[in-house]
Amino acid sequence: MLLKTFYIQRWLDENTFKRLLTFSRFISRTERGSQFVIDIDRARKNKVKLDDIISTLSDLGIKLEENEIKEISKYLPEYDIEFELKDGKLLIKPHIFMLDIVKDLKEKEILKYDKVNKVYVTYPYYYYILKNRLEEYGLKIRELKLDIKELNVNFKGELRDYQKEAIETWKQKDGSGVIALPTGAGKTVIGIAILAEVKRSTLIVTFTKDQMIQWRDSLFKFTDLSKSDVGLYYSQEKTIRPVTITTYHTAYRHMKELSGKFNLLIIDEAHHLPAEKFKQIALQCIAAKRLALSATPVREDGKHEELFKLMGGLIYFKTPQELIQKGYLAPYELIQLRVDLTPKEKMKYSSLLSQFRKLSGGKKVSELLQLMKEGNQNAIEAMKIYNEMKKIVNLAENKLKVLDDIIKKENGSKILIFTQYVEQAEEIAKKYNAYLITGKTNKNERERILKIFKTLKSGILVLTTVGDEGLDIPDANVGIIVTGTGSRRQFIQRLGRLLRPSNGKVAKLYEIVTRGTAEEYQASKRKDITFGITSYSSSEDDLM
Ligand SMILES: Nc1ncnc2c1ncn2[C@@H]1O[C@H](COP(=O)(O)OP(=O)(O)OP(=O)(O)O)[C@@H](O)[C@H]1O
Repeated sequence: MLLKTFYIQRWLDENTFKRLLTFSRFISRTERGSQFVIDIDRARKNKVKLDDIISTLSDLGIKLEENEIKEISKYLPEYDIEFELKDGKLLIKPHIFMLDIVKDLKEKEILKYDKVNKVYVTYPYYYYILKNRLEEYGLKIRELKLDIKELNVNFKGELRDYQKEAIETWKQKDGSGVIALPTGAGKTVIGIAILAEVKRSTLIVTFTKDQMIQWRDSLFKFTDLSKSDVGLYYSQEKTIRPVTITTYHTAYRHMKELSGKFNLLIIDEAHHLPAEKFKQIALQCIAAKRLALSATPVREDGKHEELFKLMGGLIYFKTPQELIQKGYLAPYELIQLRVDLTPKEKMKYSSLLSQFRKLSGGKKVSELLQLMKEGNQNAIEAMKIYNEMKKIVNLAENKLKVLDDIIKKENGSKILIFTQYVEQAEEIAKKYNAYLITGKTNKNERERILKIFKTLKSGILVLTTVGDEGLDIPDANVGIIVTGTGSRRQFIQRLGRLLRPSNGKVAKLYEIVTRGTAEEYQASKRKDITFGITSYSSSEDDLM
């Protein structure tokens, strides 16, 4: 396509002549000088950009009018690549052939080509990776216009040595990474100190509403952030501010809204992130800087590898023992007590076990769960029996007798009792006139009970699994696990509840296990519990 004709009076050296021919055609010599016409197809073929044409002609004393520039720019874009953020997706509009540059990403299906709109589509997570790669090829990029604010914020606390170390490591890793520290070690404080370093819009993702509130309170305690800089974004309110605190459940449903607004992404309780739906939070967030915090990043299902990929790899961890030695966590004692099933329970358990073995045909529980989903009748029956067996083990009569002995022995302590069964929790709370928080306890009642229990010198609080994460009762010093699942992560979180340091405290965690059943096997494997990222992985399969 031919556009504007222009004339050049002066003599042209060979290089200038060649440069002109990259985007125009020489027509002839006339009394007005050498006649050329801009040829768009030729310019495109030679990857000549609008800027090149403007600068070459102006060097030769020819100034293009506004309307002429507009006309050319319609066919010859100013940029090689244009980025756009749309509905939580990153669109890449190429004006040059870019497949060779992104071939590997296309083969890994990270990039998909939308033939209709002639754009590549991927997650915002890849924006900076793509932008840097394309710029290395000297391409002119139209960058995203992100709504990211500067933050006027300073950290007001005193960091502990390991916290400083963790932050330094994160900075050396170019602002990404997973930091694993035991519960109570001050991960929230690390996150806040990093936020105060980055001083840019930050999205903080927590797992429960309580944790959201704890983060907000800690932000005001450890920084000079103004109240108007912090917003909560969850079921009851959707306030987006330069520092926005949200929950996994709300964030993944609203990433279209949150995607392009933050430069720092902090994921708390990060072991939840690899879940299929939650990982969309990390993938759809444009944030260049990422921090993941967890006491137990290693997941039984091995999905922690996903977490490390999305958030920059495990960069720092300390075990409780290391922090106890430094006096930052309370020393603790693990006590496992074994009880027998009563003869009646034993009879029931072994008859169920032989039925289970017949029906399962030696298959592992994980295989049976899969078969059950496919409607396999034997698997369905086997799993029904399996759950009955678990209940016998967990609700063993003798467990309550041993629980009674422990409570008598620990009288005067502040005791947390964990069980995963609501009815068992209610029975225990009634018997000892103890406080009770279960999944059925509403938010106000839960906050009221926690507030009272925190002020007590001694007492008993019974919790079901709802009490596992983000519970802050610094002076609790005894934990009793009456029944728990085999998940190592849950066990560590429960232990962590007790490890908040307070003067002269030695925390004790009792675990009551039923002898001769898989629960005992699970617990024995936990004997060497370390918070290090060991390969230990319990699974339901061990129960058989
Ligand atoms: N550097 C510090 N200065 C003052 N207090 C601190 C510091 N680090 C931690 N703490 C205190 O220790 C307690 C636990 O800290 P924090 O809640 O950050 O731990 P955590 O690792 O986030 O716990 P969880 O695993 O439950 O999220 C809090 O009361 C916190 O204020």
